[in-house]
Amino acid sequence: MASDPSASVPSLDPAGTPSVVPDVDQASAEQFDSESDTTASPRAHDSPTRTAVSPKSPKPLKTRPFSPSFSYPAEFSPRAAQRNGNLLSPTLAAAQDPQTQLQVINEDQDFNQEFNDYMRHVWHLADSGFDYNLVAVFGSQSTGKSTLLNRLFGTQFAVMHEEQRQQTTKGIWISKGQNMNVLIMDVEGTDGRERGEDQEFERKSALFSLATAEVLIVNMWENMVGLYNGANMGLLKTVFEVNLQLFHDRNSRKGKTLLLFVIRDHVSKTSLDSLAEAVQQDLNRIWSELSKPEGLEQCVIGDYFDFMFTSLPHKLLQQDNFNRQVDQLRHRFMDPSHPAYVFKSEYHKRIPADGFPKYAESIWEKIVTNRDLDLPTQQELLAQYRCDEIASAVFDAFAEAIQSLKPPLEAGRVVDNLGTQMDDHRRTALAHFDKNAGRYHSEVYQRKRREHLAKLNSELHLLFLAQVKNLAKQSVRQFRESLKQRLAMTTDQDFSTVIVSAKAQALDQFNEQARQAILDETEWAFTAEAEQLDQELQLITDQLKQEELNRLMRRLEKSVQNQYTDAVSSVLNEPHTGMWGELLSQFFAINESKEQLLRKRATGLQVPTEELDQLVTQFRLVAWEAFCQRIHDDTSEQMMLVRLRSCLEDRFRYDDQGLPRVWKPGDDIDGQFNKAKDSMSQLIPLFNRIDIEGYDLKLDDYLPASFDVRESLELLTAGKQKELAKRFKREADALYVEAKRSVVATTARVPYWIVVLLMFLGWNEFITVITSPVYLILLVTFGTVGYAIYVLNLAGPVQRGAQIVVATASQHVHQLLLEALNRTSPDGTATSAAVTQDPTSSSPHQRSIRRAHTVGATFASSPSSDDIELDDLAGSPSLTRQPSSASFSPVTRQPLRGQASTASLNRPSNSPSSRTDGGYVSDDD
Ligand SMILES: Nc1nc2c(ncn2[C@@H]2O[C@H](COP(=O)(O)OP(=O)(O)OP(=O)(O)O)[C@@H](O)[C@H]2O)c(=O)[nH]1
Repeated sequence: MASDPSASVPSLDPAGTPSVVPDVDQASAEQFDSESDTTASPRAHDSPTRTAVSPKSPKPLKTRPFSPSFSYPAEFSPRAAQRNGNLLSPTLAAAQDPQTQLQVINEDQDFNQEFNDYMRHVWHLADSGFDYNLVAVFGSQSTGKSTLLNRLFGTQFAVMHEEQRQQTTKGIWISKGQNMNVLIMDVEGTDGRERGEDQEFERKSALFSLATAEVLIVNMWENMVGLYNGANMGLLKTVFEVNLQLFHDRNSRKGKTLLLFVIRDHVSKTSLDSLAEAVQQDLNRIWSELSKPEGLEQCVIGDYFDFMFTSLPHKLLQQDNFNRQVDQLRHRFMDPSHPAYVFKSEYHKRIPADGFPKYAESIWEKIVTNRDLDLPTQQELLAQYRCDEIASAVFDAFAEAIQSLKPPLEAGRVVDNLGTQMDDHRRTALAHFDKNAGRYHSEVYQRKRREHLAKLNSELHLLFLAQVKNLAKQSVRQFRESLKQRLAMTTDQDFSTVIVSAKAQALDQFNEQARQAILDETEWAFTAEAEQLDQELQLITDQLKQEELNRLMRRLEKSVQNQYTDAVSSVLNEPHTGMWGELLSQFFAINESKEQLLRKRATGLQVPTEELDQLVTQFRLVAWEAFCQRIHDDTSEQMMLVRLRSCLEDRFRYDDQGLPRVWKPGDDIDGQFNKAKDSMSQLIPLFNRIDIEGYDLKLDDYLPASFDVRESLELLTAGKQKELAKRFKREADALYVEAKRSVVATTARVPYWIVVLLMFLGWNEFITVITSPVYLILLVTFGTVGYAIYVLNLAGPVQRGAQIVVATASQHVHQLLLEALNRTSPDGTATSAAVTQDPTSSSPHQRSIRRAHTVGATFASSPSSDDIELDDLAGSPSLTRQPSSASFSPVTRQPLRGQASTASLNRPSNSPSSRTDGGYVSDDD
């Protein structure tokens, strides 16, 4: 009993929505359990993994669009798909057995949209390119086709149960052969009572098989050979007719189709050759009876078909023999070295595996809609479709791959080796495209490749443009930095050279890097960007040049100002009638050298002649204004007053030889003064204005025509002149008075007649001295000693020594006198006491004097070198640095030097109180 394969197909839910059986194994098992008592179908077990199209649903599995077979860069897998987002239908996800079959076309003639997914994920043939084959089996219903295929290829097509003779295979099923890249199509049997006289599907399935399969297995019983219908001759006639329909253009005919006749239940004595011959004759007859299209009248069957015959023993009666021969037959499908190998290259339809589902679908669509089925056109269309699809998939992956290049470029950075990276990406994308699309129609592929390349290039061109833009920015930046660094360590003379070389380097670098980013087979250019960069660099260069010129002008201006200051001061401080001429002469001389310098530097900076002339004119104007300003500053009222006084002093205080005058009573001070003053009065008008006489024409030529030189010449207005003369008069009068006073001071010395009188009165004494040997010796001795003291500069120490000696002597004498008085006077004690005691009786002034004397006596009583120094420093600031301020009163310091003897009158020199501060303090108290 044969079970209906549709038992395992998807069914419609109550809403009419097609649903897919999620797990065929489970569904079959459940069905088996429920039917086990009555109509248990072992065929369900024979086909554990089958996916079919719902008969009531035209497009039941359109949940996924036709997907590109190309995955870039990661390989696609069902498990990964499940992990990443449930891309596969549950049925497909469960179909892990490579021998799972698919009802590619159901009995309602719907094409299964999962074919492509099966090719890729179940049978893993999508990436096989041309390395796959396709076999279709034809024959009457229930003639053991599925049984043969299962045995031959290890497939699991449903087989009719022996107890139930009914149609098993409905529509067209596809499965993959075990351990071989062979797709097997199990086509619904012909002559079935289910379809009756309706041979429409038979014709369509034949057309579909011929358009796709390389080998058509024609299954027939031995006892049917010679019979028209039983031997499938009707079917074969249909095959031949549609073949002519398909390949009516002989030029587009590529290869043939192999018809492999398998004669089943070959139990008779008739040889295979005889059987084959009988079949061949029938075929020739059918072919000759065909009405051939125009132009194909003379074609023979061999132009389109090759024939191969084989027979198999009875499966039930000769099981082992049957199995053995089927195994031998398998070699023809698996072993390319087999002499009867069936998959010759000429039979291949040259449809790449990844495009085969789409091709099959489009073929079937044409067949179903009864339109002209032009295979070459179909192949071309497929090529277009697939190439576009592959290009799109490749481009998506390519766009994602180059995404990483965008952020740095958008951030304005230059990407290193962008050209190489872009080339790598492009090459990879093209390689993937070539690999997958290269198998399709050559012309279409080439055309699509060009389009694909153009698209890749246009995408990369955006990166290139961004790179060029960033390169230009980088070049500008580097140019600035490079210039800054170079200018920092170069001399002014090299400025122009530096700019030129830096600019050339920046442009070269830009061109080089931009060129590296250009890809082959493109017409990318960066001329506009290069020109723009050149302009930008020129702008920077001009800016830097201008800055340098400004700097140069400032330096020159400062330099001439300094030189003008010296020149103006030195000339105006010696006023004379030709001073303006002298000054102007110096002005031109100074400017001449600076102008030369300006021209030299500006030429070095490649300043055009016209611009240079303007610069020089500008410099002259600035220089002239600075010159005038310097003169104005130097002829301010105050400066003029100082200058006039200085001149007056020179003329009044110094004689003609430049020696200072010492005015004597007899000198003509008034005359000299008036003379000097008169000469000064002639000088003031010299400073009224800058006198350009003799230089006026030269100045007119020298300065720009628009500038009026004469406007800036006036220095002292009439009012200022008057004020200046007034103030100068006061200064001059002061000088005169000073001169007069100096004469009075000279006159205040000892008169000469006094000197003469003294000489007259002392003449006798002089004679006495020089005539007396004693006096003379004394005179000579004292004179020599005095001279020695003078020469050795010992006057100070000798004087101080003398003072000490005198003080000591007077103290001693004083002591002696006191003692003598005490001895001679009856109330000497009282006298002594009156002299020596009770300081409180005296006035404060006396006390302070006494205190000072006490201190002075203290020092005087110790005739050491320290005493001499102290005495010497008494009037100097160093005296204030003595250790104890309590010992010195400001009041007592001055008298200290000359009144030691007075102090000694009040207190004995060796008295303890006179040497200690304690005595001083008690005295004060
Ligand atoms: N006599 C004989 N019977 C066979 C042979 N091979 C298979 N059968 C039987 O023929 C019956 C039909 O087998 P299937 O393989 O289902 O035949 P089929 O041509 O695929 O049937 P459909 O798919 O319905 O067209 C089964 O009962 C098989 O056991 C054979 O070589 N000789």
